[in-house]
Amino acid sequence: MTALLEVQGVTKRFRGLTAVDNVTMTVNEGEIFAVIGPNGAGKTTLFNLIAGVMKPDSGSIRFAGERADGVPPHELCRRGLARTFQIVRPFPELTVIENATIGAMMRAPDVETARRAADDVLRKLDLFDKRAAKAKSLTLPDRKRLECARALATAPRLLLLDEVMAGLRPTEVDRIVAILKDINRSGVTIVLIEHVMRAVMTLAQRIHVLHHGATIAQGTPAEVTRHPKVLESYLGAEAL
Ligand SMILES: Nc1ncnc2c1ncn2[C@@H]1O[C@H](COP(=O)(O)OP(=O)(O)OP(=O)(O)O)[C@@H](O)[C@H]1O
Repeated sequence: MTALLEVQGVTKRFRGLTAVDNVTMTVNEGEIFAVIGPNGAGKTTLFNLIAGVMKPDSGSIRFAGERADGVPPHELCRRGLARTFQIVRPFPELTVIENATIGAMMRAPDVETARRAADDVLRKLDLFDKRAAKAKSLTLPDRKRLECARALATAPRLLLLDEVMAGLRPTEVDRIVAILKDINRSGVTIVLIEHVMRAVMTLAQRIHVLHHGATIAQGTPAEVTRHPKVLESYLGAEAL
């Protein structure tokens, strides 16, 4: 197993609050890895640190063997790290294909190549038929998939997905779960933040649980759901 992402003793404070507290985790190439935890546990902050949006106060992050903490997002994207945002934010006035092409432009040598890459990605995300629609006209499930398409169009080795299933109906969750499995099979490593437990349990090979910024458990879905601290502070007995 080759480590693709190595987070080592990372801490981030906002004034008096420790949002991410000495977190260590390793994501292997080819894995689907989930980060879970209650609201305010520090999940999005951890993503911001990994994606270069913020710098950790201490600790280090390595991506594909190279130091990544403090490296700006566009440079990490060029190296093969892409992310979606919890609040979906495709450009509303642009069409679906234009939004995906902008993602592809990060890596493609010219616009024509970017267009073709965008088409391929839209097919994967079940959005090809809607390529001419303005992003603002899409339904929430379509917008969520467009957000994935924009990130995937950058041809990443590692895809960070921030709550791409929030607010979706079960059938839409199943659809995106199947799409993510396909994307992963095509060689993309995935780290997801997700509250939809059913999806986490079917997708993730390993789960990292945060609470008040700190790690309270990590392991396979079966190990994590049995962990007393997880039961107490997060899932609740009834969730199992
Ligand atoms: N830019 C910021 N400035 C100050 N405090 C922040 C900032 N970003 C996050 N926080 C605080 O850090 C803590 C962790 O927030 P974060 O958004 O990382 O949690 P989360 O696990 O992603 O939560 P949720 O599931 O609700 O999205 C929270 O208490 C939050 O209020």
